[in-house]
Amino acid sequence: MTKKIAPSILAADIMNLEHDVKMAEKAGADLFHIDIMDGHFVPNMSFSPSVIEGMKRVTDKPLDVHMMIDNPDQYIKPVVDAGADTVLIHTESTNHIYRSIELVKSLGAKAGVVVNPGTPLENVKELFPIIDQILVMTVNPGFGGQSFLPGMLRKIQRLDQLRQTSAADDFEIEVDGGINAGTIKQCSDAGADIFVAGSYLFNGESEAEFAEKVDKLRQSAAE
Ligand SMILES: O=C(CO)[C@@H](O)[C@H](O)COP(=O)(O)O
Repeated sequence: MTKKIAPSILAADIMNLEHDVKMAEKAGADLFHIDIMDGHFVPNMSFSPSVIEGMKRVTDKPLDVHMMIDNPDQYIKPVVDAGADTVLIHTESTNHIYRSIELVKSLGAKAGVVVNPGTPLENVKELFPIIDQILVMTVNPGFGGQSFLPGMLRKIQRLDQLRQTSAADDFEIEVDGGINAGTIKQCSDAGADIFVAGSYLFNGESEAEFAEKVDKLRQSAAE
């Protein structure tokens, strides 16, 4: 599968979001990752659907929306209406993940399931036939700038093996948290396809340096 770079706007300069989005687009970002946090499911708060709506006005790149909230079903329609192309739901946030994924699909968006570091892959195997992406968290969710959890590499590998041996193998493996030029290669070698990067990319450097970092990520993922 094609390797894709997804800048996480959690680390962008919120007062200059349009500038940062254009910079990332120019640098070759394949899609944008938008974190929705409610202060309950994770101990932090972030964006709401209005940010998705704003992003949609300034970029044509796909918007990958990561729901870190309790009662996700309540907000699936608002985020799809706001312009989410993919909606990613944590399996730990609902008793009825299958239903949540079906709801996303019924609204015409792509659907993904997210697994926290402590959640076994067993919990998502039954979803393979109906999902477009599985996001393996490589940090505990809620904050940018955390260190990559190396123990997750084995999980990515196992997921890739399960995908290869499954009849329903038509989904991408995404990783999120602590991704940089070193960890991206490890994740790519383990079988990941989509790489979310926040603090590694958005740290106030020039546009040229930002573009160099995107190139570096892409090269490391391909090596
Ligand atoms: O979902 C999250 C954090 O929970 C992420 O999307 C972060 O935005 C990733 O940030 P870095 O680890 O790359 O700084």
